[in-house]
Order: sequence, then C-alpha cells, then structure tokens
Amino acid sequence: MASIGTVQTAIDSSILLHGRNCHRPIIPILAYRSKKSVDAWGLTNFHTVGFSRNLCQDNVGRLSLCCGSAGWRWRIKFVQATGKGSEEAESDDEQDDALQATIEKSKKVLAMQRDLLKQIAERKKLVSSIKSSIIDPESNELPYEDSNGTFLSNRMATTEGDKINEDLDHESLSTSSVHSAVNDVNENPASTSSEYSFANMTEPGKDLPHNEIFFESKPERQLKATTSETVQSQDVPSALSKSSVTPSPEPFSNKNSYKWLNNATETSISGSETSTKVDSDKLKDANVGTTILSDAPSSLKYQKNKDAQESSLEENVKVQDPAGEDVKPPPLAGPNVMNIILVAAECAPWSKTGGLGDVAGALPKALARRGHRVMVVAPRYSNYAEPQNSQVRKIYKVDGQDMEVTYFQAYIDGVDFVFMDSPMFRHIENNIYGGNRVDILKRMVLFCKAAVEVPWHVPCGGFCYGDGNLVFIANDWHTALLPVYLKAYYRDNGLMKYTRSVLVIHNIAHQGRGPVDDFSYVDLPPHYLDLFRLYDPVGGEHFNIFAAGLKAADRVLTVSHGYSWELKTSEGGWGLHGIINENDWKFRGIVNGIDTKDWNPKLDIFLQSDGYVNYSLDTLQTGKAQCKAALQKELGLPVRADVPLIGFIGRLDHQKGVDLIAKAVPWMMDQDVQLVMLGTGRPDLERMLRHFEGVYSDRVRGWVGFSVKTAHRITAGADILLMPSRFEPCGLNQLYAMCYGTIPVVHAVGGLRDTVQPFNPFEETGLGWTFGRAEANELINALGNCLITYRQYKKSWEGLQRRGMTQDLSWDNAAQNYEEVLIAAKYQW
Ligand SMILES: Nc1ncnc2c1ncn2[C@@H]1O[C@H](COP(=O)(O)OP(=O)(O)O[C@H]2O[C@H](CO)[C@@H](O)[C@H](O)[C@H]2O)[C@@H](O)[C@H]1O
Repeated sequence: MASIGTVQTAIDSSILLHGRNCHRPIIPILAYRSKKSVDAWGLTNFHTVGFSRNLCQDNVGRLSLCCGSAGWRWRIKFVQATGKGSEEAESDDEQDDALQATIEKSKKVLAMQRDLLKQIAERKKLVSSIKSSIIDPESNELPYEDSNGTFLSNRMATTEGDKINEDLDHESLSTSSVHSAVNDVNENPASTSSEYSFANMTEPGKDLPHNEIFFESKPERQLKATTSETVQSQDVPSALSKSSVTPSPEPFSNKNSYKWLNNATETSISGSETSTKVDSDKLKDANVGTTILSDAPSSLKYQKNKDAQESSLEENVKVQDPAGEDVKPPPLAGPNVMNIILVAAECAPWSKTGGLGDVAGALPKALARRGHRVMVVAPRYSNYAEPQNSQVRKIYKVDGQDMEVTYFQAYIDGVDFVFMDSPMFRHIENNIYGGNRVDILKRMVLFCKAAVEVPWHVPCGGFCYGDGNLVFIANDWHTALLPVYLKAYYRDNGLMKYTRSVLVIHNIAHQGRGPVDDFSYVDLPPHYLDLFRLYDPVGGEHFNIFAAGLKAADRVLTVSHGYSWELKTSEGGWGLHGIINENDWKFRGIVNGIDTKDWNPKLDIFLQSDGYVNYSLDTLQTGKAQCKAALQKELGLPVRADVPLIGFIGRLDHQKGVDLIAKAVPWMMDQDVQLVMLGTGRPDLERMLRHFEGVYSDRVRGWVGFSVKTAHRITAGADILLMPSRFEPCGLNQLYAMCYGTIPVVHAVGGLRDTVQPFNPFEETGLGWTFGRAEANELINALGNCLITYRQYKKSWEGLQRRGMTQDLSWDNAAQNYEEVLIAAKYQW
C-alpha cells in the first residue's frame, strides 16, 4: 500500500486530495485521541480500523468520512492499494514513515533547543533591565498583622505596592491576549463549544474500537494530563456559566517580557508532534512550565523568582539534551502525578477562622512537593497583596440572579492559589461565615458552581489544569456542593469523566442544614433532592448539604483515625453516622500535619521582637524561658520563671470545652499558676474570659479576639497548653504546642487521642497528659499530675519537651496518605 496523505481533522469533515482520484481503493487508517489530550501522537499510534465502509469519495477526489463520536479528533492516513497487496509492502511503508518522523522530530528538537537558548539570553537581558529599574521586593518581606489579627504579608501593601499591582494587572492583560492568540492554534477540541454540548455528546469509549488501549495506558495518560493535557483556553463552554467577559487587551507594559512570554507560549503549544512532546517534558518537570509562563508577565514576580526560573530554564535545556546526562529524579508521587485542586472557604494566611484555613494553606504545598500540580481555590474576601487579576470573568446564576466572578492568582511555594472575587465575598473578611442561613448558602452555591469550572477557565502559568487526571479536594459542608455539582452537571452528562472528588470532614458539627425548601437554591435536577433530604430526631426532615456531599464524593476523608471512628457512632456522627457507615468503603482518617515553616520556634517571625526569641532544641531552656518572660511582660503578668504558665487558644464554644476550664479555674487559682486564654466565639464565654481576668487580675489574662501573633506567642511562652475539647476531629494547637516544647493536657478524644500519647513516668515515654471524660474533675486530675511533674521532676519534663519537639509532624507524611486516597479515587469507576 502507498501512503497518499495524512490529515488531522475532526470527524465528519470533507478532505480534498487533489489528483489522488483513481480506481484503486482508498483506505483511511485512523489514529485517534481524546478531547483533552494535547499529547503528540506519532505514526506508531495509527491503527487500521477498517472505516473504509464509511468513506465516500466523489468524482473530484473529495473524501468524506463519517465515523467516531462528536468532539473527537482524528488523524487519518490515506493509503491506496498498490497492487503489491502484501504485508511486506505495508511494513516497508511504515518503516519509511517512521524514519521520516524521526528525522522530523530531531529537526524540531534542535530548533526547540535553539529557541530556548535564545529565550535564556533574552531573559537575562530582561532581568538586568528590571534590576536597574525597580525596587527589590524582597527587602520588605516581613509579614504583618492587620487590625483584626489577620496575618498578611506587608509586601506591596503600600500605595507604591498598589501601583505595582496595577502595572502587573496590565501585564496580566497581555497574558490573556497571548492566550487568545494561542487559542487559534490550539488543537484541543475542548475549546470548540459545539463539541462540548450535551446534545452532541456520546461516550468516546463506547464508539471507539480501541478504547481499551486508552484505558490500559492510564499511568501514561495521567502523567501527560498533569502536564500537557492541560487545556489552554478559557473558552470551554460552561454548563453553568452564562457568558464570559474578557476585556480587550491593553498595550503591553513590558515589551521584553511579552516577547519572551510569546516565544515561550508558542514553543509550548506548537502543534508539531515533536515540540509538543518536548514541551510536555518541560512541563512535567516539576511545574517548570508553570513557572515560566506565570511569571513572565510580571516583572516584579519575575525578579523575585529569577533564580528559580533561570535554573528551571537551564534544566529544561538539560532535560532535552539528547545525551540525557542530567536526568532529574522522578517526582515522589512517581507515575501517579495528578492535577489536584483543593477548594476551601478559607485559606491561611489570607483568610483564617480556624484549623481549616491552616490545612488549606499547608497541605497543598506538601502535595506539590510530591510532584503534583496543585491549586487552591478560595474566595477573595479582601484585597490580598500577592494575587494578580487574571482577567478571567465568568457569570453564574445564583437563585436566578447573574453573579459575576473574577479570578486572582498567585504562584507560591509550588502551588497555584486562585482567589474568586465576587461582590458576594467582599468585605466579610472578619465574618466569613456570617449572614443569615440563606446568604451563606447562596455564597457557597456560587463558590462551588464556579470552583468546579476553574480548571477550564483559569490558566495558571499559561495553562489551564483541564479536567483529565484531575481530583478536587473539597472541605467541610461549605464546599460539599462541589462533588454534587461535579456529578449532576458534568459526569452525569459524560463530561469531566476523569475528574474525581474527595470530601474532607474537618468538623461534622456544621452541616449546612435548612428546611427542605432550601433545595431550590442549589439549582439541581429534582431527583437530586434525595441526596439532600435527611431525617433525624432533632431536625426532623430537613435539607442537609453535608449529607449530599458525602454521598456524591468519590472518597471521604477525615482528619484523624480517632475521629473517623467516632463519626460512625450516633454520638459522634451528629446525624450523619448512618451515611458515613453506609459509605465506609470510601471513608478513611488521615491525621493532619502542620506547616513546619510557619509553626517552628526556630523560624517563627512572631518571636523576633518585643523580647521574644527564636529557639530550638539546643537552646530550649534559655530560649523558651525568654519567651515566657516576654509573654508575661507583654500581658502585664508578674514576670516569674518558676510559675507554671498555662495557655488556651481556640474558638470559645461548646466543642472546645472552655466551660470545663471555667469550672476548674477556682482550683487552678489555688495552685499558684498563671492562665492565659485567647479566643473568640460565644458572647457568654467571651464575657466569662473577661470576668476571670477582672477577678484574678494578677494571674489570668483573657484575650478576646483573633490574633495569630498572640497565638504564636502563647504557644512559645506557655509551659502547658490545655485542650479539654468535647470532640476534636484532629486539633492543631496541641501539635504546634509540642513543636514548641509546650506540654499538652488534653481530653483523649478524636485527633487529640491520636497525637498525644499519655506520659508514662515509669518508662519515661509519652508526650503529655490525657483525661478520659470531658469533665472538670478529670481535667483537674490530669492538670494536677502535670503540675507535679513540672515542679518536681525537671528531667521528666525536659524529656517530654524533647520528645515533642523531635517528632516529625510535617505535612509530608499526611500528603503521602492523601495521595493514596487520590489515586484510589482516580481508578474508581
Ligand atoms: N482567637 C484566635 N486567635 C488566633 N488564632 C486562633 C484563635 N482561635 C483559634 N486560632 C487558631 O486556629 C486554629 C485552630 O485549629 P484547630 O485545629 O484547633 O481547630 P478548629 O476547630 O478551628 O478546626 C477544625 O479543623 C481542623 C483542621 O482539620 C481540625 O484540626 C480541628 O479538630 C477541627 O475542629 C489554630 O491555628 C489556632 O491557633
């Protein structure tokens, strides 16, 4: 057989092959790929699939082909029977093709290398021009706390900073113009709206004779999906978004950077097989591609990340070195590298009311360290310093009204942080769960509807995540609608088939309950009501968002082993235990980690002024003593080294057992101790804190408010941390305390039982004191033993501190466990 041409096309199109009309039969040989893949498909991927019966040829040589399913693209090689008719002839032909392809590939690799070297040179020029024209942003790097105690970075928080932000926004516009130019050459069918319509949609796997090949090569697919399968465009039609408003591009404020970006982008998504492959290697290389593209438009970020970028580019060149001398080690996740999007209503340090914010700020970084491409999506409650306006806007319906969202983004520590801006989220930074039930519900409807489409619409580092090899991690009831939307709007309609969702329970006590009529707000097909409808003796029949999320999610996690057990009991499940038990097969507990950069006595930025000092295990005795004295001084307590200083940090509510401390206070005051309590919450408990401070002004401080700085300082300065929580899914404060050589006294429940092994004086083991029932006398008993050890057994005390400080509490272990769950979800059909 002789090849007479190769054509890449969508199906159902007519192909004109001039002068090829003859009497011998023409046979199309097809190679196919999915909608999402931008992977190179070499000649070797051709499969003879015998579609000749679908091939019509008119008398001017126009071939029309009718096969496959809508939305798929095909590569078609046309061959004519030569008369040889033998297998030998066919194999000669294939060898010729393969040789030709290899030569073409080599040429393109060389061209690509030349391009990259040119880009490096241009970049170096740009770096030096930026150096001479702007202030070094690193010089003003220390974070500060705003009036509400919210931890922010003061970089670019000044008027001057705002100006820089504006400039950067202009540059982001230039990015979007590059993206739209790039769309013209983007072959990904997902960017063609008709191909994504529900009506046209048929299951690709069903129509393809070779779908088994597609599935068999999963590990390969997932790696590609994480890198090159990502979608370039914001034009993927949305089942939910009404329209997209993209402002017209403004003039580029930095021609050099635009030029560089343009080069990089063109190279990255070149339609040729070879360059696509090379680029996928580049992207595979631990977010290298992301760094290059995301940073290019911003001269400031560009300067900040210059070292990383230079080495990235050099590594890219090395990776493509045909000699292959310097091969980078594979990511820790190995071939299971995925695109991960964590969606949460709060994310530290930008927004935080408690532990969820800490988790959303830290877990993604640990997952990124394992090699995954990771994004966090959170609402933008106020003007954050780092994130830049991506100029992507979408409109979603909430309760019949059009709501516009705009996305801001920053790339920090290997993670894409995407913040969703909308009038609904603005100006509630001090009360992010505030408002009436329906207001909160509507906010979460908007957040989840939009979040599920972020992987299509928001290019990070120049490339959208795409929906292949993608897993969402939703958190608590606020984002429990996400798994439901993923299913109802997309997967039920054959879309986002390879996207999975995991729902994490941080606290089952808040469930998004309401009357059954609330279903009208969530905008779902009527039969979905069953997922939400729940009956329990307390609430009767009601609407329950957490219930629906637990059922719809592919996997469910909670934040400790102890809590995962408790959730299955009628006492611990708060009405959802039935659903959790029914879904036990997909349920697991993973103990939280901590951010060992933020919460580290050696590095803690809040211990660098006002008499506080950083300390480590080596300087524990002097350093911690100095912090204690600084805390006593700052709070106006007598500065005494010998008095045990007891701390409490947390929400003032029933969960945290503050009332148990209140009952124990009279006893404590007889023990010659100092007590410092920091918290906000129930007004009666806030009043109680103030009352104790008034009555025992020389021994008690009750700080009503939310202050991250004070939380760090209490953790460092206190000797003992009390956590008498009635239930505690994991608890982070006891973990922070142990890292700072502060001994926890806790109710042995949930994650507290998992993480605080009780002190055994005979074997000198354990990490703190625990008590079995949430009762004041039990707390008094445990605290009494703790005080005796503090006063009389100094060596044992030091041992407790040492053991606590030398634990590995980082997120790295937990991230590996999360990865296992994400992989399980991915292979679940
Ligand atoms: N007034 C205040 N000022 C400053 N900082 C304050 C503060 N009050 C609390 N914090 C901080 O908020 C965080 C609280 O985290 P926790 O894990 O103890 O509880 P939370 O109940 O919010 O989280 C839920 O989710 C987390 C994460 O999964 C689980 O560990 C936990 O058990 C579950 O209840 C800590 O970083 C603490 O320092």
